[in-house]
Amino acid sequence: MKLTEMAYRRVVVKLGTSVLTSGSKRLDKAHMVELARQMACLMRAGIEVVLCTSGAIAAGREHLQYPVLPDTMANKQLLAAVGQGQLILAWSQLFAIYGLHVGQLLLTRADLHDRERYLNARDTLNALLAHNIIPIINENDAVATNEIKVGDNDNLSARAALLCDADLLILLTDQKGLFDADPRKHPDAKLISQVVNIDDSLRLLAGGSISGLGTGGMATKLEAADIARRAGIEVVIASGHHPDVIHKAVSKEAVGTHFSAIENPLESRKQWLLAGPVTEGVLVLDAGAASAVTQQGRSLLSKGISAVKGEFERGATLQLVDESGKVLARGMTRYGADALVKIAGKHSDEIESVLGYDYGGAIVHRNDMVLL
Ligand SMILES: Nc1ncnc2c1ncn2[C@@H]1O[C@H](COP(=O)(O)OP(=O)(O)O)[C@@H](O)[C@H]1O
Ligand SMILES: N[C@@H](CCC(=O)OP(=O)(O)O)C(=O)O
Repeated sequence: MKLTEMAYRRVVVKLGTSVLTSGSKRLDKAHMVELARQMACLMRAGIEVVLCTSGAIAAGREHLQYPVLPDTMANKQLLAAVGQGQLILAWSQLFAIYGLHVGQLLLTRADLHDRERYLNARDTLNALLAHNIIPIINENDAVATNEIKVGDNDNLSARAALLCDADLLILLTDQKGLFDADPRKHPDAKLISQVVNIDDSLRLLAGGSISGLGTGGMATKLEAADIARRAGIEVVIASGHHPDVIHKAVSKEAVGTHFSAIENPLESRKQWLLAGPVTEGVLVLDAGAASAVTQQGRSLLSKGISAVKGEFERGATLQLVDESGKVLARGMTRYGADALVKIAGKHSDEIESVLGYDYGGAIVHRNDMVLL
């Protein structure tokens, strides 16, 4: 199939540190140019590419000649601050070979948390692509503290895919795809070539990163795949060193692990709810409310809340869990924590008399809720 006949219009390619360094301690520019060639080829065929690149910390270590530093947050930020410049310089030089400009977006979770900033970032991505410029995204590691960071580029790339309304997310790594066990520990593990549903049994197969290069391993790649496919985006996890891997993934050739998108994707605001805000608290639902919310698509009423955890204001995004602690949904609350503590377990009719005001019976309205 020719690239111009492809179903995909916009693709996010995520390159892990493991791919960019080819397992070494330095950026493998020879391989990066090959990846740039494949992406440039897509752009030429009219398929827009957004690159989500890791490697800032590795590039910083290389540039500073492998300093011996204690493993602290500040030192990682130092390495990222040095390395991000080197990384974007490398990419801009490599894409220039193919006559392409690049534009850098350094994001943190805080940029996605606020819907207005989220929409701003989306406008920037669209503007770059409209001018045939490749957006290059990384986390703004140099300023991101634990509270405001996404934390790993798998999740960041899924959020970028939602942000720019991509139709394919390609996660390239040092393994051929998702295996039924970590191939580093189980050499006889088998590649899973197709995934139609991400459930707890699949999550159990996906381990962390043990190479010392990447962050999160397959576990974060599965989280990313789950977010993307709920938004109607297909996902491929494959080896960044497989010949012509990007071209093959976009051509729908069998490569790595393919995740189908779900058929009725979430609408845009719910996509943001799923991927944008950090949750600030937890509502524990009794059995009746858990069933009403998950089985019948109902809003959450005060009567069904058995506990409230955390300090939060009205408008915060919360986790909704059942009494065993299983996360059922995330959603935006119409009442702050102080009020909820007073009305939890009470009938909707009592809200006004208990609080002296009433924002309505729905504590988390079903339009402000995403089931997980
Ligand atoms: N079920 C699995 N299938 C494949 N790889 C797995 C699995 N579980 C854990 N892994 C680990 O995930 C690693 C890839 O993730 P990571 O090290 O974070 O790389 P990257 O830099 O590409 O994000 C692999 O090297 C592998 O050891
Ligand atoms: N933002 C960090 C990478 C974080 C990360 O998730 O790394 P990886 O697992 O290699 O994709 C960096 O540029 O070094």
